[in-house]
Amino acid sequence: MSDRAQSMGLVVVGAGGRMGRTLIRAVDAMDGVHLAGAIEREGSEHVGRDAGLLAGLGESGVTVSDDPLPIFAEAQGVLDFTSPAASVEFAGLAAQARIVHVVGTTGCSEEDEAAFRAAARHARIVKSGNMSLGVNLLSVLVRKAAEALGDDWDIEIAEMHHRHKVDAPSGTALLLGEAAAEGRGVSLDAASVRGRDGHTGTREAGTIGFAALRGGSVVGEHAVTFAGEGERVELAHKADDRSIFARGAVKAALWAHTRKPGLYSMLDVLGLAE
Ligand SMILES: NC(=O)C1=CN([C@@H]2O[C@H](COP(=O)(O)OP(=O)(O)OC[C@H]3O[C@@H](n4cnc5c(N)ncnc54)[C@H](OP(=O)(O)O)[C@@H]3O)[C@@H](O)[C@H]2O)C=CC1
Ligand SMILES: O=C(O)C1=N[C@H](C(=O)O)C[C@H](O)C1
Repeated sequence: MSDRAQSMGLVVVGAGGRMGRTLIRAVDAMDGVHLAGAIEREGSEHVGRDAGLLAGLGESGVTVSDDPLPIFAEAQGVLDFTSPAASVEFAGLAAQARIVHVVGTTGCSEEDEAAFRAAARHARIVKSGNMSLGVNLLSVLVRKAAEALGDDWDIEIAEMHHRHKVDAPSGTALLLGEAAAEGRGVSLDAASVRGRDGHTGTREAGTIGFAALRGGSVVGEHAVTFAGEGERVELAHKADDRSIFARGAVKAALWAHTRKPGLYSMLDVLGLAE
C-alpha cells in the first residue's frame, strides 16, 4: 500500500484565510496526513486556484472548491478555522460523512455549541479555542493556581490580538477563564466581568475580569493575573507564529481518527484532561 493510501486525508476549509493557508502548510509538512481537499465559500476569489500555490508551496494538485459534501465524503477529516456559522454547517456535513471535524473557530454562541454537540453524535469533533500545547498547559496551571489561591485573590485575564480579529474576548481568554472558574468551583457565566468603563464602583469579590486589546499583527498574547494583598502571580503565553495552532489541529485530527464519535477538547488530545 502506498504512503498516501495509509495516511489520513484532510480537508482544509476556509483555505484562503490566515489559518487556512497555515493549515495547508502544516498538512504538507507533517507525517501521516495528506491534503484531500480545500474549501472556500461560494463567490470567493480563491475557488478554482491550486491550494498549494495559495499557501505559498508548490502545486498540490488540489483545487479549491466551494462544494464541501462530495469532498468530505472522500476524506477522513476536516480542519476548520472559519466563522461560527460556517463551522456549524461544516459540523453537520462532517456528521453526514462520519468523519473527524477539528474546530478552531472562536466566537461561537451557546446555540452554536448545541449544534456541535448534536453533530458529535456521528462525527468525532475536537473543538478548542486554542490548539497550541503551550496554552493548554497554561490552562492546567491556571486551574491549579485558582484552586490553591482561593477567592481573596482577584483574577484578571488580558489578551492582545491583531487588528483583523472579529471576536472578543478571545476563545483562549474564555478557555482560561473556564479553567480559573473550575479551579474555584464557580460558573464562569456568573463570575465574569467583560470590560469596564465609566464609574464602575469597586471590584466585586470573586469575579473574573476580561480585557481585550487589538492592534497590528500580534498573533496572540494572553496573561492571567492573580492579584492578592501585597503580591501578584502572573501566568502568560505568547504565540509567535500561527503554525503552533495548525500543528495542534493536525495532531488532533490524527488522535480523533481512532476515537468514537463525540465532542473532545485539546486537553483530551494532549493527555492533560483530569
Ligand atoms: N483555536 C485556535 O487555536 C485558533 C483559532 N482561530 C480562530 O479561527 C478563526 C479564523 O481565523 P483567521 O484564519 O485569522 O480568519 P480569516 O478571516 O483569515 O479566515 C477565515 C476564512 O474562512 C473563510 N470562510 C468563511 N465562511 C466560509 C464558508 N462558509 N465556507 C468556506 N470558507 C469560509 C473566510 O472566507 P472570506 O474571507 O471570503 O469570508 C476566510 O478565508 C477565527 O475564529 C479565529 O479566532 C485562529 C487561530 C488559532
Ligand atoms: O483570531 C486569532 O488570531 C486567534 N484566535 C484564537 C482565540 O480567539 O483565542 C486563538 C489565538 O489566540 C489566535
